[in-house]
Amino acid sequence: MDGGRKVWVPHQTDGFKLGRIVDIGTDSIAIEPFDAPGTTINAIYDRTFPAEEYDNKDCEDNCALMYLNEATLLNNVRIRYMKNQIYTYTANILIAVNPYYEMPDLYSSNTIKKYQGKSLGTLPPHVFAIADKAHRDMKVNKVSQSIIVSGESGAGKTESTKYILKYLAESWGTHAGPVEQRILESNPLLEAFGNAKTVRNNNSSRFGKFVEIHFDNKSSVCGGFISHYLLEKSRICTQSKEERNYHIFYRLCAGAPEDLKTKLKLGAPDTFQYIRQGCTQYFISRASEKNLNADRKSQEYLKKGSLKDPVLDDVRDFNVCNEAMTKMGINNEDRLGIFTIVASVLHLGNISFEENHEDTKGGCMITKAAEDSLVTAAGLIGVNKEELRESLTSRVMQTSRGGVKGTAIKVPLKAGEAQSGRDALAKAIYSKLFDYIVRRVNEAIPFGSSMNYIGVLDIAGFEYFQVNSFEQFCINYCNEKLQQFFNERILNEEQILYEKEGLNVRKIQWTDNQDCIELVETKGSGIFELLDEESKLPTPKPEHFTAEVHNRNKNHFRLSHPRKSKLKSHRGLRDDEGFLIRHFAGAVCYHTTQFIEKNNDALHASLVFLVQDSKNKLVQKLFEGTKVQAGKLQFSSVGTKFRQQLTVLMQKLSSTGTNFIRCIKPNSKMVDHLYEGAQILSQLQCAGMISVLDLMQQGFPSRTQFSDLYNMYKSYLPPELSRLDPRLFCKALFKALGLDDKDFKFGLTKVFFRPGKFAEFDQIMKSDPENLAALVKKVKKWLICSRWRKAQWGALSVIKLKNKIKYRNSMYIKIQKTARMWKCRRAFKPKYETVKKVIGLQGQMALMGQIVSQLKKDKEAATKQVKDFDHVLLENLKKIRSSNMKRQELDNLYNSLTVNMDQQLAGLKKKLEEQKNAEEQERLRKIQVNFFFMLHFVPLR
Ligand SMILES: Nc1ncnc2c1ncn2[C@@H]1O[C@H](COP(=O)(O)OP(=O)(O)OP(=O)(O)O)[C@@H](O)[C@H]1O
Repeated sequence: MDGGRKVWVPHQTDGFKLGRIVDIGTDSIAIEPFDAPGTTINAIYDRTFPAEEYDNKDCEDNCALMYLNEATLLNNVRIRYMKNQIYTYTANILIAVNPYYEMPDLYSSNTIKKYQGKSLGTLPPHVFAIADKAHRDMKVNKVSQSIIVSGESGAGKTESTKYILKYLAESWGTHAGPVEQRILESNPLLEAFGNAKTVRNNNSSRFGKFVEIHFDNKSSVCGGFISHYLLEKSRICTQSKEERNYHIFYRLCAGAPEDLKTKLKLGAPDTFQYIRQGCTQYFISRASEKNLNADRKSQEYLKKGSLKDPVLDDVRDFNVCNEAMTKMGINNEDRLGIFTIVASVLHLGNISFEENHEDTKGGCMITKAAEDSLVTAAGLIGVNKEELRESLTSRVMQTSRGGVKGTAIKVPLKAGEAQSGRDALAKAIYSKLFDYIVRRVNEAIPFGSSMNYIGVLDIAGFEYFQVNSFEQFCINYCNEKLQQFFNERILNEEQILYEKEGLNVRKIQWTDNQDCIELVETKGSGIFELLDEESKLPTPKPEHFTAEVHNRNKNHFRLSHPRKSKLKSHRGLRDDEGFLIRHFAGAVCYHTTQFIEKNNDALHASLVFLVQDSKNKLVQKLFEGTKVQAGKLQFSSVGTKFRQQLTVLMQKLSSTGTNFIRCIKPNSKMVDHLYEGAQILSQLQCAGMISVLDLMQQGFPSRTQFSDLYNMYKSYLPPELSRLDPRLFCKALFKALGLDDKDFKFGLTKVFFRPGKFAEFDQIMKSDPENLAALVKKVKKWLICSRWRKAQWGALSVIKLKNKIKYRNSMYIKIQKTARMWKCRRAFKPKYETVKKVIGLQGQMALMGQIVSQLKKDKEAATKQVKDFDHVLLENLKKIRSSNMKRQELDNLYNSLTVNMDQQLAGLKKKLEEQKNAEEQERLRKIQVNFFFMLHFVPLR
């Protein structure tokens, strides 16, 4: 870094500040910020980043920045946001900054039409462009797609999801056909039951969802399905001061018609324990305010007035939710059932307990003041009031010692235990009601035969607060999994782009977060399993669980004690009160006090029996199939269930093409045009965008279309050079500049630069006129040389080509000759061999002739026989030569000839043998006769 150079230095609130280097030390650099001349900031080298030349110039794709670092990334997103361009790409990832105001025409039907069928990058970045890409990829590659929308609470995930669904429905739906209508209409319903006001977002989704839109073989919408994850249950019973419970509770209190209100015994929000701990004001628009009676308002509301939000209105939204239910086919009776259950949760929360000092067994009782609530709650849940009392204040246990083993006995509960049981019941009822509503929505969406689907995942991003509990642990674990998936996919995409552009570069390596995932999920020592193990103990203790986590994972790089936290508030925690995990996005300290409780979904047996016997059909239905074993410790692991759900989700994601949208919340005030740099930087870090930059650094992070580069520099060069076509123009420049081949690569449509090299190139281009004149001279020289080389190369190539053609010609003939010969041989070889063998047989005829010549008897007949056979051989030779007999036939023929010949030869030999025998006999006879004569007739001397 040179003195006087423009750089970014870290800043506490802005993220980075722009300044100029005034002094370079051994360990740090002194920078004079532009907005505070005369002052200096000292920064370490590693955290000081070069700035782009133009302060106000932005890029639609961060990868096209000259200097690709976290400061320029943050600044590019800022410039665009301030110009009302809320979307920016980083390669194929879309960064979406929440504008916090309705942007005119940004999501209109006209805009939808504009984006249809357009490749990414053709039009300005947009959530529609991602949706369109997903649809195109699905159609072309015939593979289902997913769009992962992530970001912190209030970053705009749900809104983005809605726009994606709108785009898909409007573009490929059957003109507001039932499927897309139902999917879009399910929003108000799911939001009423699953959204709440938090400090970060007035309409915060407290559950994750994966919405699948299914398409038929014509790529038109034909069905849909919604899966949901991790509804935040603790909110049903407690909220912090400025937050609220789920919207439906307030909507029911504010908007229920009088008769329903009376029937469900509803009052102002501050009359209910489960909602009065938090904010009890309604969201009310001016129009609705007039119709709201005072008896529905809380004291806080009466004092402070209503909450304001452009889209929320509890009175109006009650009706919207009601209508949405009707559209989903939920009839009057079912609707009443649902509202009854919601009200029952409120009344259940008002049942309070006190220790019963008269009870010798140390049990508790329901307070006098809560008797009415008990009656109302029992009535609404559809159970007997006394049975509800019994089930809340005692629980059924199975004896294991004394008495008859296995006998059920009632154990009275202490006030605190009864309260936990009541809360567990309320949470179970509400969360099962939410499951039921999602089920009804799914049932209401028609489903044809699906070819592929596009799934949109709207799930909370990486979270860390002052106090982080089991919810943050689960969501951060989920984000670790998604981050691993993200890295793999992004790298893969980058690699595919390199291949498509023909860059021929080596594979990029990256640090995996598998070790962090293993810390949470490994069998035996994983935190989830240790938690389940602890929960199954007779008396589970958070301290013991925490100690186990540390003991079983000693020296694990990702795990540490809270005292090692950077935050003072965490350092106060004892080793057995929490643990610190080094996540990919930063270290998070978890308080483990409530882990065991939050990980257990089970109700104690008496409560389950109670609700299963309910006269309220819906309550009965909600608890259908819930298993209980009286006396046994009831445990149903939330963590294990979530892990299983996540496994299914990850399998789904892995089998689809993936697209990523990273939503960014620009400020905590939830207002438009306010860019809080430091917080945005941390969100970009959590979204893995900085790690994407790190990955890119290994490859060719800066890339520009030839035409863009050409337009950028053509004005600097004389006409004879600017007349060149963009690709040649770029090549000429690079070669003339003598840039190292390793620093850039020419693709088919773009030129790619190694980190920082684009900037270097730019610097040379824009240096002083003298240098430019020399450069132009060099470019011209290079052009002449290259054209001369090209001409030479052309001539040489023609000669080479001619020789090649000649050579090939001769080779073709040779190949033909060889092939023909081979074909002939293959066709004639059996014939040839058989002929040779038959001629061999003819040779043996001489032997037959010899035998015949020795015969004295039947010589003529034998001679004829030999002649005939010779004739047969000749005939067969002719036949073999003239016909197209197969090898098998030829073999058969030859074999029959050999057999024939052998037989004849044997016959002749036999005859000859017989002749010889006869002659021998004759000779012996003659000797005998002579001998006889000699004996009898020769005179004795
Ligand atoms: N594209 C947008 N245009 C206008 N306003 C928006 C846009 N995106 C988000 N908002 C505003 O920001 C608010 C919060 O957005 P949203 O509910 O989508 O956030 P979220 O990330 O889903 O939060 P949570 O995780 O808490 O559910 C919305 O109610 C809306 O007012």
